[in-house]
Parts: sequence; structure tokens; C-alpha cells
Amino acid sequence: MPTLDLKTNVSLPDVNKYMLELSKTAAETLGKPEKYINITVSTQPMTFQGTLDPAFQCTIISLGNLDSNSCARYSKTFFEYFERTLGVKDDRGYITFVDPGRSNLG
Ligand SMILES: O=C(O)c1cc2cc(O)c(O)cc2[nH]1
Repeated sequence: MPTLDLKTNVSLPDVNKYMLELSKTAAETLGKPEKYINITVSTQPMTFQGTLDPAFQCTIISLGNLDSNSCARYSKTFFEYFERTLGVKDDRGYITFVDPGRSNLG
């Protein structure tokens, strides 16, 4: 069950629609079936680089596919996606990838 938790200061007119689209993009990007993908999206106050301009934080938890080449590829895809769908410039977000190991997940 790969999880993607997105926090952004950009208002979303329809957060459910956004999550459903992001779920498909996450499945495709991470190469895991959408039936296991878990998405959360929160809109909240956020600063980045000392300004209130559009920004995001994203944490992705996934098992077995987070080597450095793959993370660079996923980052490029997600940064482009967030720029296109949220209007966030490509230097105004962080993505944290976490592979806790299967024995640490329930
Ligand atoms: O990538 C997986 O298969 C995966 C990620 C993930 C995250 C999580 O919080 C779970 O409880 C299970 C799990 N499986």
C-alpha cells in the first residue's frame, strides 16, 4: 500500500477530484497497482523560502522501489505534475521518499 501524503498552501476547488487524479498518477509513476495506493491531500498555511507563494511538501512511503535513480525519476514526474496542477514552481517543494522495510509496516 504505497502512501502519498501531500500538503500544500494552494486551494483546491475539488480536493476529491484532485486526489483521484493523483492516485492514478502515483500508481503509474511508482509502478504499483492503484488498488494499493493510499493518497492524502491537505490544504494548509505554508511558507517556503520565506514567502507565502504556492508551495508543497510531499511524503511518499513505498517498499522496494526507492533507489536513488528511481527517486530522481519520480521527483521529476511529481514536480512537473505539481507545477502543472497546482501552479507550484519547481523550486518550491520538497519530496521525502521513505522505504521503512516490510517488517516495519502493518
Ligand atoms: O509499497 C508498499 O507496498 C507499501 C507501502 C506502505 C506504506 C504503509 O504505511 C503500509 O502500512 C504498507 C505499505 N506497503
